[in-house]
Amino acid sequence: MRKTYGKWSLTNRRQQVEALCGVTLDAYAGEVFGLLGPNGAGKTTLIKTLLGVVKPTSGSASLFGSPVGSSASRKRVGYLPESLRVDRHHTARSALNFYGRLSQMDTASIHRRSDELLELVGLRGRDRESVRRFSKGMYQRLGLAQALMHDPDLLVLDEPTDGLDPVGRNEVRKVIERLRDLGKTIFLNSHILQEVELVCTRVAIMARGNILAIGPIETLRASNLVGSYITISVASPDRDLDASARDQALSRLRECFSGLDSASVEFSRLPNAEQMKIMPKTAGAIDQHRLDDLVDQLRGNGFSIVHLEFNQPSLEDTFMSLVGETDRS
Ligand SMILES: Nc1ncnc2c1ncn2[C@@H]1O[C@H](COP(=O)(O)OP(=O)(O)OP(=O)(O)O)[C@@H](O)[C@H]1O
Repeated sequence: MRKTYGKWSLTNRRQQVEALCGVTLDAYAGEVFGLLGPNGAGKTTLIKTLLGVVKPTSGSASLFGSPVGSSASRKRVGYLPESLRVDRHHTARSALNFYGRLSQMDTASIHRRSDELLELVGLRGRDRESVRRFSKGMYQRLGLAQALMHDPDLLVLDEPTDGLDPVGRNEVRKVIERLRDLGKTIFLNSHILQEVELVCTRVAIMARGNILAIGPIETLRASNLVGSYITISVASPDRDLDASARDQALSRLRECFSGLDSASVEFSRLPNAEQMKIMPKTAGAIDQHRLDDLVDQLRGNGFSIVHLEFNQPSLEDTFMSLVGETDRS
């Protein structure tokens, strides 16, 4: 799917902005799918095309087998925009009544659904209070409830925790987890990577209108070689050894790593230890089996292991290295 916007420049020239340069993605029913990317990556444009608000310049998208924008697909989608504005004269209950009527629900269904949703989002005892008195977290939970009024299968959330304090974020996250457990499909656009890491099953990382990577978070993290390394420290060869015995010990140490052609190794000397940093050249180059062999070899050569650490890149490391690479190229 591609989307090119036309806009006027300051010098009154017509310009083309490629917001989506050919994006292909599938989100599966029942998953929480995270959309990540820096400002201007094309996330909002992608969401708007899924909602049928923006028409792609070429290509197409479908939701549950129906073209986006069709009434069949709209009925199955609920949307929480980045800045939902509920009129200040409303209470939570009257707001849900209003949104239920917009979805053409009858009065009995609105009552029943409002009760269920107020319970789900934790606003049951506060439903007759003015939203003016609501904290931002409560307001966002009301936003989630409005998006769910017509019982959609897919929920599109645009920065649902933006501007919330840690307590508010935690409350919204719990609701998202409850919805996931109820089998809803959730499409989450968020800048808060730690949050995405906590709730999403799969993610897509976008930059400049392209999808740079897509997949389960664990797979993306494992494929990032930049932040992935293992450090092993062994006790230094005894300082009382004469120089040639010491050199022999150190060359035996280096010998242990010589079979590792799928990784590069940096040697450094700490006050009481020799440290090796092993950096894989390909994803998964150092598996548990190879590491066990290496440890056996080191111990077989008389070295005591004093420290061993796997450094797994975070989603943020992966995001930064992918987006940084696009910026450089
Ligand atoms: N209506 C529009 N007319 C012209 N250009 C637009 C329009 N909407 C978005 N763009 C441009 O398209 C590109 C992608 O914008 P989009 O809002 O989809 O990105 P985003 O990833 O959601 O960014 P942010 O995180 O800042 O919201 C940007 O260069 C933006 O300036």
